[in-house]
Amino acid sequence: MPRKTKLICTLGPATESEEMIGTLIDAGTNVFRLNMSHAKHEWAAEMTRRVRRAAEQRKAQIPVLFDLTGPSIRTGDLEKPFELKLGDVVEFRNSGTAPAIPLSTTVNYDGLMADVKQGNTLVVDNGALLMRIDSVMEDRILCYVKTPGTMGSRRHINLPGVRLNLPALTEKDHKDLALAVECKADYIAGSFVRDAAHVRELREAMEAIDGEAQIVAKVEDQEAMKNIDAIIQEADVIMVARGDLGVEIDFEDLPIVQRRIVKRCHELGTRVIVATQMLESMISNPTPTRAEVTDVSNAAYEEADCLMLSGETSVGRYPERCVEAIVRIATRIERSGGLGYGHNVLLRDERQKVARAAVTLADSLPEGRLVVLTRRGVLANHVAMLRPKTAGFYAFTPNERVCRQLALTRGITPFRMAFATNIEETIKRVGEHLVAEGLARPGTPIVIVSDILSDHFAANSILLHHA
Ligand SMILES: Nc1ncnc2c1ncn2[C@@H]1O[C@H](COP(=O)(O)OP(=O)(O)O)[C@@H](O)[C@H]1O
Ligand SMILES: C=C(OP(=O)(O)O)C(=O)O
Repeated sequence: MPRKTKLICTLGPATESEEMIGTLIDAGTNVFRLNMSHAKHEWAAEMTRRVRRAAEQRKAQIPVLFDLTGPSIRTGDLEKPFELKLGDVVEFRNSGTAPAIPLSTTVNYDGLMADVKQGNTLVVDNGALLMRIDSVMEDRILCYVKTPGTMGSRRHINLPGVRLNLPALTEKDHKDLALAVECKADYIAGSFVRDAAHVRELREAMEAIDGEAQIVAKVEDQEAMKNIDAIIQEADVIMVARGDLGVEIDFEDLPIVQRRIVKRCHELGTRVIVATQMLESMISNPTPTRAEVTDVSNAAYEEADCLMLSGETSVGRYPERCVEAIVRIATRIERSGGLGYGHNVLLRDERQKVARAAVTLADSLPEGRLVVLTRRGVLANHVAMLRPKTAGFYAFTPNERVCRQLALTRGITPFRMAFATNIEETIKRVGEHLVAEGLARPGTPIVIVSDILSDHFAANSILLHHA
């Protein structure tokens, strides 16, 4: 049975060659992510070209996800990292301000000083360093180092519980968005999404410049959790961005919050990615820790659509081994079954009810295959959310971008195919294609679900055909 849980790999200096991108695709990567907090424009454009070429050579459907920085703050560019000791004082200053002490860095948000108060906790690098804000001035703050450690360039800064008055989309985000659209990004992720309006703003800004990407909303703080239902309903995909989320909420709440989000995504029919620190130790080690194996296995057991690697593949020593590890762990847990939230999907319209009936039929047929004919991918995603158990689940679409986008969805193997003007011909092509690909034998039962069978015939339908 092919692996159902999909995998996103972040590209970075360790994986930028076209050869390495090809290697990661061969190992099982389904989606590549470019983190615009680090990526320069020319580099991101070049990476997109490399991914497209490597995918084309392999006839693989590989979407590219541009991840925008959003209203998040980071340390500036340091000449070399600071080695901080307990009790050191670090200065965070505005971009135009000169350093007053040696341990000083800029932050990418000049409004920070107005948003924080003395006594607030400041967390750097996803929890690697804890500081207390001791003094707040107009153009700088001074922080007392509570835990020793190294502080590098462009590290995350979190202020748990503090609302930053940054706009949903910063000037930088607008520039990065324009690049993403120019590169025909398949997915665009908004960081620190706080409410549904934020998702809408991103989508509208993208559509205003003719972008056709789908929108990923990264849930990373308490405010997003308050508005979680509305965000899930507005976004195409949710990302449980555990790096920031694990700092912004109490860490013991993280597994509960992750499961709540995954469950709610199922109920409301939105795809979900579980991200960050899945195999963190493999940045420098060739094998995962037991805790990491268990964590990856848990996310696959929860039947998330996609897992995501960040530093593991962008800067790590063992990117290929990381992909292999995810593939092994996910495939293994899938053999023993999943959490079954597919049963919780709320069937809100007739189309979704037809999808349920098709999944029930396909699951009941030994050796049955499930096929969705889809133009925009909407029906395919509905069907996938019901978590079919068939040995094969395929989406056929005439649309190139939709075909790539569907590669992120759990369980789906997408194929690009023109629909014929008559239904019999389309069905025949589907059967022949699956047989030619070795995915079905002559006679294999194929359940085909569609809301459009040809250019001239729209109807919700379930067909049982034999290859
Ligand atoms: N395009 C890039 N260029 C340089 N370094 C990168 C790039 N992408 C990612 N990295 C590095 O990989 C680390 C982990 O990746 P990621 O989780 O995407 O970043 P972050 O945690 O900083 O948001 C980053 O902190 C950064 O050091
Ligand atoms: C994916 C995340 O966001 P970022 O890229 O900002 O690390 C995260 O916080 O888990």
